[in-house]
Amino acid sequence: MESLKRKRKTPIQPRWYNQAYLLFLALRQHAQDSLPRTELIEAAIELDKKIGVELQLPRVFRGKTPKNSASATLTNNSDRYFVAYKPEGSKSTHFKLAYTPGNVDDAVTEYQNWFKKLIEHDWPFCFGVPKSIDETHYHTPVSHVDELESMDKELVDLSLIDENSNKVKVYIEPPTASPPTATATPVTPTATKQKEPEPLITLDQLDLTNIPQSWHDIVQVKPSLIPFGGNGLFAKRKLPYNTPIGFYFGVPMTEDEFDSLKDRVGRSSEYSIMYRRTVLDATDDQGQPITDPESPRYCPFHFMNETSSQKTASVAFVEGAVVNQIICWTKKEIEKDEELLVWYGKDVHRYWTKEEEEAQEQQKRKNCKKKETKPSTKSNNNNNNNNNNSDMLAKDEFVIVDESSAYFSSTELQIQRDSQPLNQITLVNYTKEEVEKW
Ligand SMILES: C[S@@+](CC[C@H](N)C(=O)[O-])C[C@H]1O[C@@H](n2cnc3c(N)ncnc32)[C@H](O)[C@@H]1O
Repeated sequence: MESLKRKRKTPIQPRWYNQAYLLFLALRQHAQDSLPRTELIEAAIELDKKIGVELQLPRVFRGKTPKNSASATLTNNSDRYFVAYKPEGSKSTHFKLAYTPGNVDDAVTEYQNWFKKLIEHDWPFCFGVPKSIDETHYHTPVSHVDELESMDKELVDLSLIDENSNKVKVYIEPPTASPPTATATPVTPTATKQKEPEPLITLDQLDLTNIPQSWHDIVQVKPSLIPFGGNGLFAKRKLPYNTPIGFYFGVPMTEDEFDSLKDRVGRSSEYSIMYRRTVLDATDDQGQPITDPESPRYCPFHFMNETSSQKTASVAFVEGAVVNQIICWTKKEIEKDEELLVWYGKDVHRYWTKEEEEAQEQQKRKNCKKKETKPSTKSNNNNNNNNNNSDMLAKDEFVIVDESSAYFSSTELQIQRDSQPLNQITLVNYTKEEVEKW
């Protein structure tokens, strides 16, 4: 009885009822979707009072200085909901929404712009092959260079692109054995560790004849090699390690909107991904994946299946510095025709592992019937092998926390780049160490 009473006293706070979201709602309700700081704060506090009374919830802006906490939430902007700016002639900072929720056209336009920039600006550096390997000890990754294929791939690092100078920073650590050519000057271990100096390779030093011009040149969707895995994504050519190969497209929605409009509609939860607290919805009105390659919403990366552990993934979902941008980034060199596999994150409902277990069980039962004469130890061994696999997929590692975790989350992979300017893809220069941690 006692505990029941206590439970009643504490109303359940909906997930969306938080400071950032109230500021978001206040801004959204405003005709221009833009307000000066003080007006926005006041509007959010008013909204909080109204909702608090209607739903009988404790206020989110509480304490002695609710305005200060609202202001701090705005400045912090950890969900990337807002863009601060000063309109011409105004002295006060205004805020507008970083995106319009549910706006398909805007989302498609952004996605196409990102891809255009990725292809035109980044891919020449990522897929270009150095014209000569003798002039310098600096090379693009071994994966790019046939002549170097015998070298130890682990020794090579690529630190991607210097946006300002339009040059790619690449270096190779000294081989443990003798250097590959007499003219080569290996970087000393100390210099390599400090990554100084990092000579730059310019575009004119790269052979650019075989740079992919669209995602069609690098990946294709076809039946997965994973049993019961539906379709999967495969490399059409060798993909270098540490390379941004595309983006996971989705129409941004607030969690609240997704919950009310799309969650449990078709397969929307299976294809949607999180950018901070925004859901990127990757399905049509019926919650089905977009399978027509001609559709502007088609995204081949929606068809990447999951590997059995984070370690074995060949691709990582990486949070871009641009709002709602999830970058698909290679974690290893991927061979032509290899299936690209990603790790969806921790809080995912992996219903398919159950299906797979059941199918395996059925198969085992069938096998047992067929092989009744075989000694039982043999079939036990088989069981163990199978279980090892499904254990990795199904048990402790994956906890279904609540319904909200039905879509997969990039938060595991979040690498904050708040100090970087917005609106560039190439600003995210991940190091080899960072990539390996994903
Ligand atoms: C983002 S989709 C991937 C593309 C999907 N295979 C398709 O054919 O459209 C996620 C869904 O793929 C399937 N899937 C992903 N990884 C899997 C795996 N390792 N084994 C079985 N099914 C998998 C599950 O049905 C999951 O809900």
